[in-house]
Amino acid sequence: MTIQDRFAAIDWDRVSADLDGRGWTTTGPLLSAEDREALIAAYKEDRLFRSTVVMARHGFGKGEYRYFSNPLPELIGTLRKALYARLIPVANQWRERLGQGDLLPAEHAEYLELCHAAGQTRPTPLLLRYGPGDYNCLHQDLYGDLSFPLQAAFLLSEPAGFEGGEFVLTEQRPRMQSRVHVVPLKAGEAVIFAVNHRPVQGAKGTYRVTMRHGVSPVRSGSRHTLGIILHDAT
Ligand SMILES: O=C(O)CCC(=O)C(=O)O
Ligand SMILES: [Fe+2]
Repeated sequence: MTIQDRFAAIDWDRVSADLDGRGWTTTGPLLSAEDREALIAAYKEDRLFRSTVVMARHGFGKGEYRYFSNPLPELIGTLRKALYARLIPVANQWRERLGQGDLLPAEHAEYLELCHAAGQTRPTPLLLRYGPGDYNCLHQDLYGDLSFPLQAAFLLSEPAGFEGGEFVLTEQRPRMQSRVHVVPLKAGEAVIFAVNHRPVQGAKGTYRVTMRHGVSPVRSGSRHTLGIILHDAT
């Protein structure tokens, strides 16, 4: 099965319903064992990356991540384009409900042109690597004025290969205490989630919930992930 076949087999109505209802969903395994192993091995290939971030240096957590440079490896480019095409209907509904202005284009290439015109020219897909004691603080991947409302993170490691290291999301609701979601992920599976705000229908109209994501401390083993963010960065 190709990656396109696996994308086509996802129940995208369920994805939309989950995203509307709670701001996140999981896809079922999408990456093969070969894809996962190749991506884990790719972490060491300096020529593939434009920058490396040692999280502890910035107070972002502990562990490391690397942003791919252009041209993106074929699989990463394929995933980014396909995710955009599948998520654009929800993204545009959310933009309308949140009163965020013009609808976004149907094709990722056109959206990237908007990013580039706004000075967001650097690619944002990334690989992350965590060992024992590593974690990723709650954050939002906003890199300029333009941000696509949804993003994805793929678990590259086997869940049996590490303890801790749960993917977590928090929801900050107006005048309420924060609520947390812990997302279970299988090998090669993606979590798709709100980058920043999601619309919620209340008794007096639509309100905005702010979401953040992160990773709880890894207690043992190693954990690798692939992040696919759909806007480029300044
Ligand atoms: O390692 C993770 O699961 C989190 C990745 C992340 O923060 C991202 O892809 O933006
Ligand atoms: Fe992130």
